Amino acid sequence: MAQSKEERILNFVLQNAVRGDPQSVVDTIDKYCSQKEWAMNVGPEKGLILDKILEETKPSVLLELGTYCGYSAVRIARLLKPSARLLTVEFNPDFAAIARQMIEFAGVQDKVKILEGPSETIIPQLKKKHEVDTLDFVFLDHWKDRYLPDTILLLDHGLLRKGSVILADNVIVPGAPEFIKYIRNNNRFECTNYPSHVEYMKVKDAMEKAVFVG
Ligand SMILES: Cc1ccc(Cc2cc(O)c(O)c(C(=O)NC/C=C/[C@H]3O[C@@H](n4cnc5c(N)ncnc54)[C@H](O)[C@@H]3O)c2)cc1
Ligand SMILES: [Mg+2]
Repeated sequence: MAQSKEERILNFVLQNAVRGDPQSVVDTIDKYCSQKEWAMNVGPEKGLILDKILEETKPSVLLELGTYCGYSAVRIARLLKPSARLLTVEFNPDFAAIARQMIEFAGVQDKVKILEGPSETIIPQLKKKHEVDTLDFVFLDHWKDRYLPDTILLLDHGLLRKGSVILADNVIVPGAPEFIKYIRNNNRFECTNYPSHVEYMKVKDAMEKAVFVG
């Protein structure tokens, strides 16, 4: 059976990155996706914005929606303190399998747990089934029309507390207009826009940070 692009990315990492070194995994994926095959990782430019916001926030309990190949899960986990935990949600079993191997190769499996299934099902289970109280940090990078409904689910299930940070990728391309309209007009969130570019391209994109004021 022909290999998928995601399998080719994983194999390139297994053959070229350093096992147990998350930075080398991140750099190797970026090398492959900028030189050989484009893929929807947050990438190096928006990745630096993500890094900076993580270093400012110092979160302990994190949620990512849209694991894909695990690039941002590894990128996030490499900056977390030993006691911090990242839950990352992915409903495509093939992508989840790739991400699991990527995360284990990078050596961050103790900080990252992949929850396989749709975000709309998993978010309501976080408190009872995954022992979450509230989330310090949420990274939105899944289907863009899910950003708003899933943010409302997080609110409805009491998963945000004063100071919780939501960071959304791709608010220009592909765009998440309903999410942006809602979050910028909701006085319970303080929003900041971070102009950037679509990963590995010159096309303008941006990330949006929304801090919950409680
Ligand atoms: C035409 C075109 C192509 C690419 C771009 C540029 C571009 C640039 C980017 O940074 C992008 O993030 C994207 C993008 O579309 N991302 C969607 C990412 C989905 C992943 O998340 C998974 N997933 C999707 N919904 C759910 C869900 N409910 N529950 C659980 N997992 C979900 C999927 O299984 C995938 O693993 C696109 C712009 C335009
Ligand atoms: Mg993205």
